[in-house]
Amino acid sequence: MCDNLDDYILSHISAEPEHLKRLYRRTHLRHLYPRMCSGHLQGRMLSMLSSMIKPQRILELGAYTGYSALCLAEGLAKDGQLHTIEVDDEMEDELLELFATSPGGDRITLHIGDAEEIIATIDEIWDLVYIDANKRRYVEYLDLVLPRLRRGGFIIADNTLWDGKVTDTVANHDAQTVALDRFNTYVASHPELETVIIPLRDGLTLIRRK
Ligand SMILES: C[S@@+](CC[C@H](N)C(=O)[O-])C[C@H]1O[C@@H](n2cnc3c(N)ncnc32)[C@H](O)[C@@H]1O
Repeated sequence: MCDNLDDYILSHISAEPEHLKRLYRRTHLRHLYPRMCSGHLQGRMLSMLSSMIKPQRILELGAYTGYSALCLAEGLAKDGQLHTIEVDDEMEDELLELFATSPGGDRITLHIGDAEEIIATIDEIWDLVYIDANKRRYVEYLDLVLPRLRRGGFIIADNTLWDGKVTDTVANHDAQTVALDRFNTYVASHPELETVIIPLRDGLTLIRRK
């Protein structure tokens, strides 16, 4: 998207809450790969989708600096809870501090470890799952969460267009592109799922379990 249009959109959508502005800035000052942080537009989109669903239970795979978890938590139903799983244990202290001091953070439980190992240990039925961890493992994540996603529940998967690389015809794709293309093909033909891809940022796939 051209910068002008980007700026126009950001000045014509709901403002980014102050605590998220600070988190976005801190992420850019302190962390490698700050582009992974959702940011203003995607954050407002996640908040809006969550508010439309009003989930009791949200599962997030891939917390990074916690931006998307706080946005998704904004839409939780009364008494709702969000569980987020992050494999990088160096993030633990920072995430715990963030959730202890941010609006809605008291409704977030952090699990440190590999998503594929932790998913099975959380005894919940999910209304909304946000997949944003290892791009090579999206199909495996989907198969693990689907039996615990309530009928009519939603999955949101990030980065599914992978900078447009999923449309490349080059034979020797990198592993992430191959895996994301496999995921896109898998969900599109899955009999239990309805799927749309929104070309927002790096591609956001919305999936509903029938
Ligand atoms: C794209 S970032 C998440 C960004 C965050 N959801 C946001 O929107 O601000 C991906 C995160 O997934 C984590 N991750 C990668 N592989 C993982 C795994 N196997 N299990 C859990 N987390 C993983 C990475 O350490 C990284 O912090």
